[in-house]
Amino acid sequence: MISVRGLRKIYRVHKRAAGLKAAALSLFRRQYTEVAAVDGISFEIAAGERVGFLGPNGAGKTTTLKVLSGLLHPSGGQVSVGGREPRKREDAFLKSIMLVLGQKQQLLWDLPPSETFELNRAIYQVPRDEYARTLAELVELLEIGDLIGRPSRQLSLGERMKCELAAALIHHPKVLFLDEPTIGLDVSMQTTIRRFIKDYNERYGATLILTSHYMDDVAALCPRVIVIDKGRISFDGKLEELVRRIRPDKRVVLRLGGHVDVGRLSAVGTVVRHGNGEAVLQVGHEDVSRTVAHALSALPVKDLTVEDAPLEEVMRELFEQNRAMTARKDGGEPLS
Ligand SMILES: Nc1ncnc2c1ncn2[C@@H]1O[C@H](COP(=O)(O)OP(=O)(O)OP(=O)(O)O)[C@@H](O)[C@H]1O
Repeated sequence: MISVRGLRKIYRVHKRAAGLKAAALSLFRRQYTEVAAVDGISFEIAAGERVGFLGPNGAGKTTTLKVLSGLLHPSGGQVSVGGREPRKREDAFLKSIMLVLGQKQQLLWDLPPSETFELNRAIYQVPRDEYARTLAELVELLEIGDLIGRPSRQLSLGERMKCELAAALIHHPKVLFLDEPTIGLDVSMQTTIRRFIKDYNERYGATLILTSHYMDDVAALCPRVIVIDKGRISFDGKLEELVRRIRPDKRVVLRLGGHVDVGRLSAVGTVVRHGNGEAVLQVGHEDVSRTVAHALSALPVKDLTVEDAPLEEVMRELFEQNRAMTARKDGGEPLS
């Protein structure tokens, strides 16, 4: 469905030294530097997959999504989405994709979302009966019946995001690029949006690429992740494989039936945190059963779970490793 080979995107940035004289000079002799936002990346995504596109700020995620949706021309490499070249922006291509940018809105500010839906119906030439069916379904799934007649500016951030998604899906795109779809939303609205996105993918087999700084989004939605750092791919594979490679240790989470001092906990495993009747121990994955048995016999355990390290920690560690590798300039192999 999506094929990217050796994609590069170079931005040409006007360089201007500080100061009035430099500003005046730059009017006559403009100097440019080049920023390689995406520096030769390749990947394939099959129809119906849900893929998380992860990386620190400035890694090149949004640039890649903009190239894939035809908003930016690549500087090099081949890109195909549904068998078409995005940069040609053919009608059939535009009707098959949608880019949702969490930080920008397509809803018309002073008009109700229903007007934007109608506009999108006309733009995408969706037949009226199909439009009515799709809209009724989206209104029900997203629970936005009471909202779509009110001016967008009166809606809360979360309510607007739900309407943004509805507007994006009026034409039933086969490929959905979601750039930070839950940014700024409270936890319960994030969950609602995630559930909806997953439902949409399962119901229609739509292909989905998502970027998010919220690791809960990624854990809930993306079995596969592509990690990009400084314009290059440093991992492409199963999320669980990434976690296993970077942080093979496990967390044993204990709910305790009485006060236990840190000395007793340390005798069982490395204490990550404790207090309020809970303790979290870090142990090597081969030591889990021994630690669990030890905890059950030595401590007043009411409940116990074994978990992976939090994804936030895994990602932080991966980016730190990449940074150290770049600093050493030892040409180390990427993880994928
Ligand atoms: N229009 C532009 N002109 C010049 N440089 C740009 C432009 N857009 C992005 N960049 C640069 O390209 C690099 C990649 O930016 P991009 O927005 O793709 O990153 P990102 O991974 O989406 O980051 P974030 O997580 O912060 O949104 C950054 O160094 C950024 O400063």
